[in-house]
Amino acid sequence: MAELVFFSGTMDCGKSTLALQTDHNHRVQGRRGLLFTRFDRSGAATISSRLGLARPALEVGDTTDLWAEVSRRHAQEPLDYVVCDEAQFYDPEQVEQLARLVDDLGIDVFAFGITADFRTRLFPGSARLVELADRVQVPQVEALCWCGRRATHNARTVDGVMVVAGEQVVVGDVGGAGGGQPEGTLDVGDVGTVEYEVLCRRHHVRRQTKARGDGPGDGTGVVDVRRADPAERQLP
Ligand SMILES: Nc1ncnc2c1ncn2[C@@H]1O[C@H](COP(=O)(O)OP(=O)(O)O)[C@@H](O)[C@H]1O
Ligand SMILES: Cc1cn([C@H]2C[C@H](O)[C@@H](COP(=O)(O)O)O2)c(=O)[nH]c1=O
Repeated sequence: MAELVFFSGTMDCGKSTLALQTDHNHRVQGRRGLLFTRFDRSGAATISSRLGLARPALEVGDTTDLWAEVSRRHAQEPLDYVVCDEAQFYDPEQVEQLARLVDDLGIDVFAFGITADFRTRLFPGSARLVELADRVQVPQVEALCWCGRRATHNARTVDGVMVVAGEQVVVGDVGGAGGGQPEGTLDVGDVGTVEYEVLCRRHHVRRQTKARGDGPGDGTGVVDVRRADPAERQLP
């Protein structure tokens, strides 16, 4: 029985890797599929994983009718599955089209995306996926907050400072782990340099990013849990 499955987690938890692995596993068993994405970080119509894998995909645009696009191709040569990356950026109507592909054509749909934005608000596409999916799955690999807890939320920083207001969609990457100019930095002109960082809820609420958590006297009155109580880090 075909399914609509939504694999959802924070940024940098391995969703695109899993999307490519899913495609690979189905393809090597002789199943036919299509790959879709929207606004991939690479800037191309590609599903790209930070592990270095990448495959070309079809770009979903504002007006793409996924039902029409997939059913047309399916009529020419039957399709078994569709992989949809960056699904948080899809329009709710496009998510409904994906559900119809499952129900009316028996095509499996594997959608991958972050659930919530940097303000902890649901993306409309993700909200519709949660509402319609047969299953919502959390990828096995956990992204970690700087404190060692599981990262559950996405933070946006502009010029290194965490922000909680702004445009919902700003394509970008998480900063590099080392010093110097971090990888994934996106300069968006007037706005400043935008980066993302994954945090546990506690540190998202307190607006404590890695840089602020490290810094003494950050003005929040929050104790740095790494120094105050190592047990709280919940590292093994
Ligand atoms: N150099 C590396 N060595 C091993 N694993 C890495 C490396 N760089 C990234 N990763 C893994 O890749 C994951 C990110 O995968 P990716 O599919 O790009 O994430 P997502 O699509 O969820 O943003 C990281 O959580 C980490 O586990
Ligand atoms: C939190 C958040 C993220 N984005 C963008 C940033 C990236 O381009 C993608 C997520 O990609 P990933 O493969 O899951 O790392 O989403 C955004 O536009 N707005 C946000 O609030």
